[in-house]
Amino acid sequence: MSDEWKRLAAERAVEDVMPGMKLGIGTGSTAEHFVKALGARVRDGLDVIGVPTSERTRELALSEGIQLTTLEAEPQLDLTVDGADELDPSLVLIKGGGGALLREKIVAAASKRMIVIADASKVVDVLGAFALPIEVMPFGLAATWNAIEAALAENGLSGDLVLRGGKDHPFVTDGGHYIIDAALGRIEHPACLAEDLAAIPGVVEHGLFIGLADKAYVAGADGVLVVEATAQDAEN
Ligand SMILES: O=C(CO)[C@H](O)[C@H](O)COP(=O)(O)O
Repeated sequence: MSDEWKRLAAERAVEDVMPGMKLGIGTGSTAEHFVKALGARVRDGLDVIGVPTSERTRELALSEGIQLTTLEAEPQLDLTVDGADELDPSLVLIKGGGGALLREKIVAAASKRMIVIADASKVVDVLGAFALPIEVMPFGLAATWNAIEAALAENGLSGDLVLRGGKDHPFVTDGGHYIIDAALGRIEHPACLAEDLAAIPGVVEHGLFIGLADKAYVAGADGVLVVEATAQDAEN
């Protein structure tokens, strides 16, 4: 059912795509439904150009016949559509379960609007049940690890840190970095945590997306619900 809901949310977002738009195209199983639905519209004559947020998405988009570009050629995009691992009612997100959080955040920040597509299981009151992905430089990993633990303690948080893929075969992102997944349980103050993590030199990026999403299409048993970020959310 979850995959069907992902498809419904993705198909709803495709309706927001207008001719001539420059699109940021997300990564993950929900975003893949979006790419397929967008590909169908492109083959029907819709003229858009997209920037993929991962090599995986690039390959799928090309196979769907979607014209692609880069942020170098098109540094400002009209709309990014992407999935999320968790979203709260003010549209703060945890992303990076698929390992693409750095490119996803760069692309979302370069877009006038971001729409999140998700099945209802992703909506939570308080973020943190999903382990927070933190993208780090391989250089100095142990020092960065300690600094992350200190930042978590500073924020009253604790929990297991796990190097994705394990120490022998760490998962490597498209940017050549590692990911530490931090199982924190409840992140009551994501903005404070985001600031402290971003201040650690070996942290390349973290999976808290704050003030980036404008709207979410959340599909579940009641159909597709629309969640809008309020002006106040956007300021926080
Ligand atoms: O952040 C992401 C990839 O880095 C994905 O958007 C997130 O993991 C959701 O994935 P899915 O749509 O497969 O549930």
